[in-house]
Amino acid sequence: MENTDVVAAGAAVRMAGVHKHYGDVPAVAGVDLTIAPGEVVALLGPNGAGKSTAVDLILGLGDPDHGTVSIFGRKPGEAVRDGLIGAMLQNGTLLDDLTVRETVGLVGRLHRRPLPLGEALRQAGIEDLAGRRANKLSGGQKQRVRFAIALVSDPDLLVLDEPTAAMDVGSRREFWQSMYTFTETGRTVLFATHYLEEAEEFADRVVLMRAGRVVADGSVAQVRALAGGRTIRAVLPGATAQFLAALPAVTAHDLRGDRISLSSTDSDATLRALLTAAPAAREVEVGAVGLEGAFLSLTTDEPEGALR
Ligand SMILES: Nc1ncnc2c1ncn2[C@@H]1O[C@H](COP(=O)(O)OP(=O)(O)OP(=O)(O)O)[C@@H](O)[C@H]1O
Repeated sequence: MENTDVVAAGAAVRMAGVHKHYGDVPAVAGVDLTIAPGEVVALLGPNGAGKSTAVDLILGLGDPDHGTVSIFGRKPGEAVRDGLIGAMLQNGTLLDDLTVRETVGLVGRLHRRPLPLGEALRQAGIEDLAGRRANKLSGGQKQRVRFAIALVSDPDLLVLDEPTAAMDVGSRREFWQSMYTFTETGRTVLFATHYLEEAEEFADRVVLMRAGRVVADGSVAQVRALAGGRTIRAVLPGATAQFLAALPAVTAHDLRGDRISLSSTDSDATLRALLTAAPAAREVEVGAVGLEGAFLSLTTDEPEGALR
């Protein structure tokens, strides 16, 4: 058995060769993705990349045209019925006339082993809103109610489609604090987001989609490295292009007068070699390629499939 098969056998999410078309549009075009229990995974990609379609397939809201999707070894529909998945979708409707307590309680009663209502409200940070009707809630507060609805089945896997879209900075921070509490118990989270800093801060792993495919998959550091790692700048009199190109882990170099600029996939190794071979180097600066830089380069510049 290959390593990946071992993981797949106990996987929280397993997508194998998944395709989904809407008419002529290949919304998901051959996705293989395995998420192990306990991972917190961010799903990133530009508009139309196929994130929501992938999330829908994981939640059993649609069937793939080809390939298979399984959640803890079961069909998505079964996993949802058994309360293994909690979902928070972008526009989940709330009934205006019900209070927060009634809304979350109603959903809880649909499940076999729901969390106590007070506990779901506490975990979502909305105990103080329990008596408020949905039509009196702000956009960010509504999102927290949707979060409580996702939590109330006490799921092993939480799937969140842009969970903080309507929240201000303070609410987002509180939301992620609640999420930490959830993940500390070893449960699995998959969230789609447009906020790269959220992926950077909260995810163990980043899956980048473009045009229905996964174009990068790894830790934040690995995804950054795929896009060129770090840049090193310095002043080095007498530097030659040949010398710069021979330094370890250098993927690109630039020389203007005595100013050098290097792109490196391992800036520690490059810097060590540079300073050993050329101790006269001064004004050395190392800059990180942010996830944003990686995102742009991986979703716009490269030919499809080149980065896997
Ligand atoms: N119900 C549908 N009918 C027809 N086309 C659809 C439907 N849902 C999605 N699509 C198309 O499938 C592609 C993928 O859409 P999807 O919503 O999965 O992307 P996304 O990455 O979630 O985008 P966004 O970041 O804008 O939410 C897009 O080209 C979209 O127009």
